[in-house]
Amino acid sequence: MEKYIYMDNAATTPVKKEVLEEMLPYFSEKYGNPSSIYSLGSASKNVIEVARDKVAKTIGADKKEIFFTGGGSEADNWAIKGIAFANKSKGNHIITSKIEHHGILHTCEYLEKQGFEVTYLDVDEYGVVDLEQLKNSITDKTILISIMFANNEIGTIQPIEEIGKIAKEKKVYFHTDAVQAIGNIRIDVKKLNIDLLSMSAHKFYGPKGIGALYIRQGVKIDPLISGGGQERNRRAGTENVPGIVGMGKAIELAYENFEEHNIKLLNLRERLIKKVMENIDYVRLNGHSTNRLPGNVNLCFRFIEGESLLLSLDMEGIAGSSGSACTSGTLDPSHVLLSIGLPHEIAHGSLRLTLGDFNSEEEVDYVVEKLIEIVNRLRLMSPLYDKIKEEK
Ligand SMILES: Cc1ncc(COP(=O)(O)O)c(C=O)c1O
Ligand code: FES
Repeated sequence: MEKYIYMDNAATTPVKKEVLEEMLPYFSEKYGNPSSIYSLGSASKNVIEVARDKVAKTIGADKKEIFFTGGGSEADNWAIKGIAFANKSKGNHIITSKIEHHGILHTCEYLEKQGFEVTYLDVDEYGVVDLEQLKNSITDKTILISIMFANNEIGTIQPIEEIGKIAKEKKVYFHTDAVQAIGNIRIDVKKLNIDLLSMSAHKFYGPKGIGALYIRQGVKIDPLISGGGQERNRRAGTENVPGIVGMGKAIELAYENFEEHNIKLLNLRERLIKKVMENIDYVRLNGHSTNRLPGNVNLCFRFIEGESLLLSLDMEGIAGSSGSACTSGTLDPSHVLLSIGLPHEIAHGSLRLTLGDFNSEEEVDYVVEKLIEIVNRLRLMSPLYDKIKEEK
């Protein structure tokens, strides 16, 4: 393919060259097991601690509070199940939202089968959780509030500071899935009263299959994976040394270049939204207009199937994603788009384009140009669109 434009950076990002270079020696010549006492082993142990320090510093935590995991989903599972099982003598109630990632939602559903009770908070039309409903849902049985920092589909950023205050006041643990936020938002876990936070390296130009859970010192939590004594007896399994090194480097780079990255993405995002709105009718922007991730654009095109749009874009060498679950082999539209009140038929026409460090203004212009062509072509085949035009 001549030209390939990748605008699915919320799904994953490429590993940056500098990150890969730091990782490479830990696959081959520096292969020691961190638990071994000879120098080859302790060299691996040392680099893990260096990476842990980098991750901790970025979010204002102590390095003793960072535990490496096999990615964001594991961190989410650990936070929810670990808190639930360790605190069940205090209560069995968990509060989350309807628009969480499935790493949270499916874990909560699993816990419901184990006798826990879960409240799924509503969100408004922009995808923001209802703080009044949150306050009213807390009972003396509530042990955990888990609300994502920013949504992966529509990019909406939640009022994390307010939620942290409420949780602290009510003495309930507060977990946030910050998988989409790390690298895009500055986070200080102490200022925000966050007790647990999930992250995943492949969303900020690090490798896949490595993440971390921040656990504030003093939080009562069970392990998720039992076995050896790694991660101070809290997460068993020989450490993914190259992955950890890569995650450390990637998070360091993300915050070194934070302003530049943010300004660039905001500019690209606004350019894309403006051009689409100016050139295509019957389109709506999903999510909040300003309180959203800098690289997230989520649009619904009426009278069009998101799936056809994606396939047509792919044929032009453009990678995006659809909010509908069509692409994942089921016919359910996105739970996030339905939760913000979109009717099924509109939710079906959604397209998510997520910008990253490697996109350019020229790419945005090219994508808009192709989108105009594709949307016009697909609508020509839509009987509903014909009807609307006749009525006009
Ligand atoms: C908000 C959110 N949480 C969790 C995950 C899961 O992370 P991982 O792919 O590292 O398991 C993702 C990634 O898709 C995500 O966007
Ligand atoms: S988007 Fe095609 S059936 Fe849902």
